[in-house]
Formats: sequence, C-alpha cells, structure tokens
Amino acid sequence: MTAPFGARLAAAMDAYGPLCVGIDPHTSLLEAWGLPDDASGLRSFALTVMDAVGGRVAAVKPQAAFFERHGSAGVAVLEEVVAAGRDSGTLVIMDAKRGDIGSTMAAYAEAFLRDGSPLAGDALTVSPYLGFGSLDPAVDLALSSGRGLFVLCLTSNKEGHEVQHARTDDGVTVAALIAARAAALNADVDPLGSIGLVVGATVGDAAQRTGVDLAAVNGPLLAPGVGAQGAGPRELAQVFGTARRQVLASSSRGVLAAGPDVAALRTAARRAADEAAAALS
Ligand SMILES: O=C(O)c1cc(=O)[nH]c(=O)n1[C@@H]1O[C@H](COP(=O)(O)O)[C@@H](O)[C@H]1O
Repeated sequence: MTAPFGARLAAAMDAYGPLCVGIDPHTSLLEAWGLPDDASGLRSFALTVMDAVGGRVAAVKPQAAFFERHGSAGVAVLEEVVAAGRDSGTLVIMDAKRGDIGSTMAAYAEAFLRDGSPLAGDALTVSPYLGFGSLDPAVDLALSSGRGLFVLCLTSNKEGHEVQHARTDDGVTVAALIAARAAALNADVDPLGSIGLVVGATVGDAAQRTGVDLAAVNGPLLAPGVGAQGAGPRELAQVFGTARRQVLASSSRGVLAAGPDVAALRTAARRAADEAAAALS
C-alpha cells in the first residue's frame, strides 16, 4: 500500500528541501538550449532535466501544455517524464490544471490519478472554478490511490483576483471557501494532508485580505512564481507566515535557464532549494 501523498511529500521536502522544479519547455528555452521546437527537442529537454534533478529535489512539475503542443508525440514524452520520476524516486506533480463537471472530471481523474495510467504521477493540479464539489471524483481517486491534488486558490497571476477575491452572499471570499474545503479534507491528518492548494509566491498579503487561513489547511501549499515571475525568499516568507512548513516553492524558468549543462542545472536547483529552505525555516 502506497503511503499517502502528503506524507511522501513531507518526507521528500525534509530530505531534499522545499523545492519543486517546473518542467516548462517553452519555445524560447528549446531555442536557447540549441534544440529543435519539435517532439525530439522536447524529449531531449525534458529528459535532461530529469537526469539533472531526478533523485535530488523533492518534486518536479511538468507543465502539460508544453507537451500537448507537440501532439501525441509530446504526450508520449510526458509519459516518459512520469516514468523517469518514478524510477528516480522524485515526486511528479502533473500540472494539467484540470476542472470540469463531475462526470467528465471522473475521466480526467482516471487519466491522471489511476494506478497503471501512463500519465499518473503523484499529484495533479486542478481548478475548482466549476465548484469545489465538481472535483469529488478526483479527490476520491487521489485519496484512495495515495496521490494528491493541488487546488488553485490564490494564483500568481494578477487576473486571478476578479474570481478568487470575489465574495459570496455571506461575504466569504471564493479563495477562503476553497481553502476551507481543502482544510476539511485534510482534518486531523499527520504530518500533512494530501489535498493541497496553489498559492502564488507573488500574491503579497492576499491570504490575509481574503481571509484564507493557510495554516489551517493542514496540506501542502504549492508556491509558483519563484524566480521568473519575480518572487524570492523575502516574498515566500511574507506570503506564508506561520504556514511556512507546508510550502513547496516552485520554479521553472528560474532553474531551466541554467541548462542544457547538467551540472549547471543541478547547481541552479540546489541554490533554489537552499534559498527556499532558508526563507521557509
Ligand atoms: O499551478 C501552477 O503551477 C501555477 C499556478 C499559478 O498560480 N501560477 C503559475 O505560474 N503556475 C505554473 O507555474 C509555472 C511557473 O513557471 P515560471 O514562471 O517559469 O517559474 C508555470 O507552469 C505555470 O503554469
């Protein structure tokens, strides 16, 4: 029986530091690495990143869009990344941000969270903006298979405010509602629940302003926005306050820009992990 995702992530963060390396093979990065903008270039890029950081960081987060844009050959590379994560003992957070009505969500859950599916990593990013309850099939399958979810709560982009900071008739913000639903699913789990939230490292004091109680979530907090989007150690410490031990900082371009040299990628990932650890200790 696989241990729950929350426990596996907590152990990985203790061992390697609170950093997730995002695998976002942008056209501009393929070019900078001297690779063609096709499935062969994508494969070389993604497997070089796995070679550099596999077994050395807590998690990797392949961004599905950059694989899907190469069609079925790109999706096959995404499957190889999932397998490489499993082989190296590095957790794979599939960043596909799925969200749909419940009956369709069940099919997404089968694709990304079911044992034996080639696209099933250890966790999946999901969007709750069709209603948190629409995610139930993913919640159920994640919990029963030892996997996790990261539910978008306070995203790193400024356009997210209009939805996430909006208030219900009762005056509660949408973000606070989402955080409370995740907290209920993680109640009493030790050391960390498996239903995490996405809270951008760039959001400043948004958690306080929206009434989101991050510490009460008792689950992992994926914090993208580190590096290329401008957040650093100071922002991490400011945004997360007393919830720091739950945070998994995420950086994609900030690390990937060091490639294609494997040693340079390793050094960049180590530096980012050490900085995150210092900021969140
Ligand atoms: O879910 C995410 O990972 C995510 C949520 C969010 O609020 N903001 C955000 O940037 N992301 C993702 O995190 C990655 C950020 O990449 P960099 O800006 O290059 O570090 C991209 O893959 C985004 O899709």
